[in-house]
Amino acid sequence: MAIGFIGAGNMAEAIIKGLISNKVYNCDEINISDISDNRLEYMQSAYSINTFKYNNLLVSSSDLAVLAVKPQVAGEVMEALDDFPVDKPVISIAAGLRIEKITKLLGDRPVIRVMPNTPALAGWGAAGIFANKKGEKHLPLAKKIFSAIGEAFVLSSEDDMNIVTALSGSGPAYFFLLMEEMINAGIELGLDEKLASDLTIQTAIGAAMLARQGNNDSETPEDLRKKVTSPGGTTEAALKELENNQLGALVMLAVSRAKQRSEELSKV
Ligand SMILES: NC(=O)C1=CN([C@@H]2O[C@H](COP(=O)(O)OP(=O)(O)OC[C@H]3O[C@@H](n4cnc5c(N)ncnc54)[C@H](OP(=O)(O)O)[C@@H]3O)[C@@H](O)[C@H]2O)C=CC1
Ligand SMILES: O=C(O)[C@@H]1CCC=N1
Repeated sequence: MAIGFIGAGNMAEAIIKGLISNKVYNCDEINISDISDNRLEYMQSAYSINTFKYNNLLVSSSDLAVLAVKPQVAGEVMEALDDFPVDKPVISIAAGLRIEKITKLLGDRPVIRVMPNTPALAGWGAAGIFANKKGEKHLPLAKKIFSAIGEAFVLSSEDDMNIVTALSGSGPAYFFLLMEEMINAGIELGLDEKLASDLTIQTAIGAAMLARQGNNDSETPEDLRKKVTSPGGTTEAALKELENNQLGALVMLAVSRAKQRSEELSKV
């Protein structure tokens, strides 16, 4: 079984790295195509995988195609895929690209939509997965692929994909922004950049690990927050400022806007 990636960008690389290090596929079973020769040369030298200049040649040499180009070019990429047998499954990771559009352009076939995220690069990804009826029998393989780079969650409705995109697909950027702002605050208040950065990142890792442990022990992030917050103490003073400035409403607004953008991309 050869797997073929159309688009050799960040997400394709993250997935391929996980597949190779977890021995889900051998290097010689992984194919990749891209419009950039430089990118293909890099992928070939870094991972010893098979590279293809043309997407058509890639799919004809693959048993499963992974659509890993930007949603804005996915339509033209699919339109140019000739003679792609309809029994071959497609996995699409493109934000907002609906299964209906994929089957319209590539024929009524097994399709699995996946929304991964960039922590997959470190093996800590979170992915939402949804298959059409024909794709359901390929769900175990899709789960295996995305479990190699983190955790994979099967969704019961394709519509939930827009929420997953807004929450975990884009989510890493929200945490990175918070980290950037905390580092800036540390620097502005007098720490040197390296120390502010080290403390912030270690705190983010610690909080995430604790939240993960809590998730198994029925301890919610709210419970954990309360344990940090001594009455009349420093955390309480900080959290009051965040509450007074409507952090909750702001997060709701940001996630809703991302969901709306995912819906808009569905119409492109
Ligand atoms: N980045 C993220 O956090 C996430 C991204 N996604 C989705 O994953 C998909 C890929 O994203 P990402 O990896 O970040 O994007 P990238 O831009 O890094 O990767 C896409 C790659 O496809 C190449 N490409 C463009 N046109 C073609 C073509 N006609 N044929 C073959 N290759 C082509 C691009 O080349 P060039 O750069 O030269 O145009 C680029 O190398 C997107 O649809 C995105 O919505 C999903 C979850 C998270
Ligand atoms: O920003 C984007 O559109 C993509 C999808 C989720 C994360 N990155």
